[in-house]
Order: sequence, then C-alpha cells, then structure tokens
Amino acid sequence: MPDSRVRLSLDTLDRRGHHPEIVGPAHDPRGLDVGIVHLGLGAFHRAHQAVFTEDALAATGDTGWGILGVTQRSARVVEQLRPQDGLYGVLSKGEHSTSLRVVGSLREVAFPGDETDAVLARIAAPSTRIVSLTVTEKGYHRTAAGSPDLADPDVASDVAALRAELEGTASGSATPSRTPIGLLVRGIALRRARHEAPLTVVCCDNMVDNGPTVRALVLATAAAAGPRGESLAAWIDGAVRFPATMVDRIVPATTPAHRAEAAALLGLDDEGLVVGEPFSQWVVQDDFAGPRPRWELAGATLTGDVEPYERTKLRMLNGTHSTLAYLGQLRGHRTIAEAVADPEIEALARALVDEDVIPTLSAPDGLDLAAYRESVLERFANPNTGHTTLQVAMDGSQKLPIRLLGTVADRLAAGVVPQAAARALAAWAVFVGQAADGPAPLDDPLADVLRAAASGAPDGLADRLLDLGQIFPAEVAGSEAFRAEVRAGVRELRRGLVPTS
Ligand SMILES: NC(=O)c1ccc[n+]([C@@H]2O[C@H](COP(=O)([O-])OP(=O)(O)OC[C@H]3O[C@@H](n4cnc5c(N)ncnc54)[C@H](O)[C@@H]3O)[C@@H](O)[C@H]2O)c1
Ligand SMILES: O=P(O)(O)OC[C@@H](O)[C@@H](O)[C@H](O)[C@H](O)CO
Repeated sequence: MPDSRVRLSLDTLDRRGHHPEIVGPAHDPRGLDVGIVHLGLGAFHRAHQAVFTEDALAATGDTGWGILGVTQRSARVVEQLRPQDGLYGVLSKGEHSTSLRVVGSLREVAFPGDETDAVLARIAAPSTRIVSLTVTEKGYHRTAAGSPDLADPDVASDVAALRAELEGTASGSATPSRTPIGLLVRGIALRRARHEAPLTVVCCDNMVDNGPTVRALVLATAAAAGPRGESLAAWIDGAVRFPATMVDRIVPATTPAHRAEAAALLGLDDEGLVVGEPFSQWVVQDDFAGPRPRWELAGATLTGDVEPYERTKLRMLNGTHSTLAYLGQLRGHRTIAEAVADPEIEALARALVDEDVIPTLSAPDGLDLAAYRESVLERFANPNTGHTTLQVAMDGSQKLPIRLLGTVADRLAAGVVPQAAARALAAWAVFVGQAADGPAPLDDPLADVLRAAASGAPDGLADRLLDLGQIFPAEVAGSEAFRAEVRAGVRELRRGLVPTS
C-alpha cells in the first residue's frame, strides 16, 4: 500500500494506486509545451477546460497545447500545484459512481504578485496561441454600465503600468499586475511589440456574451492608457479574436473529506485535487485567430452561434441554481441537493423554469427544453458533489443580473409580471437582510452597499435593494407591478413560507 503522505508529482506518479476507477494522465506530461495561458486557476478550469484539452491532445498526439495556469488573488494554488509539477486529480462524483483521473495538461503555474514578468512573456510568446479565463464575475472589475472600473485602484494600477510600458518609461521588473484584464492587455501589448502574432482570448466565465464582453473590456482598458493605448486597441481589434463560450460542469469547492477520499484511492496526497459531477459540456464559437486544440475530439461543440446555448444554460441552470441557494439557505439546507429535495422549493424552481424562463428562450439545435429542465434538476439532486447553498449564494450582486434579471426584463417587456422570478429575488433579499444582520459575513463585492440597504425598516427592504442601480436595470426596477410581487414574496418568506406563484 503506497504511503499517503507522499505528494503526487511527476516523480511519484508511478507509485499511484492502480484501481480500475483511477485513470490518467492521458499522455506524458513531460513532452508538452505551453500553448495556452489560463487566467484564474480555480477549481473549474482544472475540472473542465484542462480536461477537454488533455483529451484533445490524447486524440491527436499534438504536444503544443500545455497550459500555464495563473492565479491572481493569492499564491495558494501555486503553492499547492508547483510541488506537484502541475499534476492534480479530478474526483468525479456521480450519484452512484466515483472515479479519479490524474490530469497532466497543466504544465506551469504562476502568481503575478511576484511573477508578472514571466506571465507577460508567456502571453507574448509566439508559441502561445490562446489565453483563456475563469476569474469569476467580479474578477472583471466592471462598472454597472459594463466598462472597466477605472476608479478601482487595482484597475488604475494596471492601466498606469500599461501606459508606462507603452511609452517606454517603465523601468526594472514589471509592476505586479492586479487584475486579469490588465494582465491580459499588458501581455498583448508586449506581444504586439515583439512580433504581432495574432491571439485568441477564450472567456469561460458564466457571463452573458462572455467573449464580446471581454473584448469590449480589453479594448476600453487599452484605450484608457493614452494615445499609444488607443493605437494598441486598434491593433487588438484586428488581430485578437474573442469567441463566446458556454461552459457547464458543477464543480464545488474541494473539502478535506474529498482530499481524504482521493488520497485513499490514489495512495498519494493531492493538494490540487478538484471535484466535479460526471457531466461536462463546452460549446465554443469557432472563431479563432490561429490554431487551436481539437477540442471537438474531446466532446466539445464548436459552432457558429453560442448564444442560444449560453442563454438557455445561464437562465435555466444558473438562474435555478441561485434560486435554490437562497431558498435553501433560508430553510436551513446546507447543500443544493437538500434544497432541491424540499418539495416546496422544487415547486418554485419548476415554476421559475416553466412559467418565466422557457418563454424567453429559443431552444438551441432543437434541444427539448422540458427534458433539459429535468436533466438539470437531476444533476442538482446528486447528493455526492456536496455543493453548498452558501457557495452558490455568494456574489449575488454579480450573478443575479446574469442569471435572473434578463428573464425578468424579457417577461416585463412581453407584458407579463414574472411571479416565480420575483419570489426568487425576494429570497435573495431576505437572505441579504439576514446575512447583513447576522454573524456570517456577506460574501459579495457589494457587501457594504447591500448591508447599508438592508438596514432600516423591514418593510422597505425589497424596495431599498431594488433601488440599487448597480444591480437592477431601470426596466426591472421601474416596474411597480414587479416590485409589488417582490415585496409580497419578502412578506411571505418572513412568515416562514416558501412562496409559490
Ligand atoms: N465551479 C463551477 O461549477 C463552474 C461552472 C461553470 C462555470 N464556472 C465559472 O468559473 C468561475 C470560477 O469558478 P471556480 O469554481 O474555479 O471558482 P474558484 O473559487 O475555485 O476560483 C476562482 C478563480 O478566480 C480568480 N479570481 C476570483 N476573484 C478574482 C479577482 N477579483 N481578481 C482576479 N482573479 C480572481 C481566483 O484567483 C481563482 O483563480 C465561476 O465564477 C464561473 O464563472 C464555474
Ligand atoms: O461558480 P459560481 O460561483 O459563479 O456559480 C455557482 C454555480 O451556480 C455554478 O458554478 C454552476 O455550478 C455552474 O455554472 C454549472 O455549470
């Protein structure tokens, strides 16, 4: 029996357990060169794009698509993965099955806090053809209008560094980058200065029009750096592509229990372990400036139009996920699986999908939306992922506009007041009110604003939150009928009922 105190690494890989449920890596990691720089080396990238990339490499024998993973908020992930030579396991937890695969496509890791020079050089390297991102919604540092938040000191620091680099006044080693978009634009500037090779930026965050959204942020950030920045923006406009994507796999935060389970299987400790459901889907707009991995050979869909997939997924899956998270929190359910097993919550989730969301969708490629709803609810019911309601509930100010408010705006424009969506927002409002009052921290970049809005007379809670222009667009906040529904939902929840429409 291998010693479970030994860490997974290239040197220890052949000491791993050989149970049938353990596979990988699908190729020899030592033979891979970096061709992708990934910004936001969280759990999701490791369980999703890195796995698709590894499978594509295994299918073609191509060795040019190893990944450099960049983590910007803290060096912790680098500390976990560098001693493991980038190797990590993905523990797949189905309702009735468990398997573990070791992934070897991640070849390098970096923390821009002290390695900005190295990351910029990698983005600029001719062998790099793709920069991908999963930095969470708040990682984009946008204003309510969607432009780069130039008043944010982190954004301002990257813009100042970019300006100095473009004007040749920067000296010594690079100013540490503090934002993903700043890092990306500075890397593209260096690439243009060195050889002008085209590049493709693949956003894999859950955002509406994620590719075009990142493109607009990149162009505006470049243009904010003075006349040379404007010239850079014009070059990017022609040389860099920003395909849209739809990404789907439920990947909860890894727990010590997951690590213990994987160590028992593998016979090696794995600090970089991630956990996911068996299901995985990736739809990518086939609009690349240069070569790309043959992800379609790994099961991805490369298509001309991602929008119907993206809208369906964000509104049906993510909108329902957030609804389950807030109602689940209010009714004491720790996990999403427990929340969806609560009949009253499930009834509201079904009403949300059937009455509010589906009328706003055109099914992609003939997808049966009722069957999709069932598959989503079934995935949520998987008790073995352990996805917590608290994790899904975090950052509501960033998620709700993407997941629910598009549905609300479309229904209001069609002359219908979406009652289930109003109840979902009421659940968020009561959750914010309770979190603001209680001992648990409110995990949201707008926590201070939310806390201020939550204080005051309880009867005005819904209206004070709906008045926040950073979250609610005028077409939603301006509907008195919709406000009345949200208020009614808050009153019912306060009486301890799950409101149903
Ligand atoms: N986990 C999932 O089930 C899942 C599924 C589909 C899509 N996604 C997308 O992937 C994103 C990341 O999910 P995850 O599970 O990897 O989360 P995670 O918490 O494991 O990782 C988050 C990553 O984002 C970076 N980040 C966060 N805030 C940042 C900031 N302000 N500036 C710079 N970087 C920042 C972190 O450094 C980290 O690399 C989600 O927000 C979502 O858009 C996740
Ligand atoms: O990852 P977040 O925190 O942005 O959102 C939490 C979940 O709703 C989300 O990650 C889903 O699990 C995912 O979108 C499924 O593909």
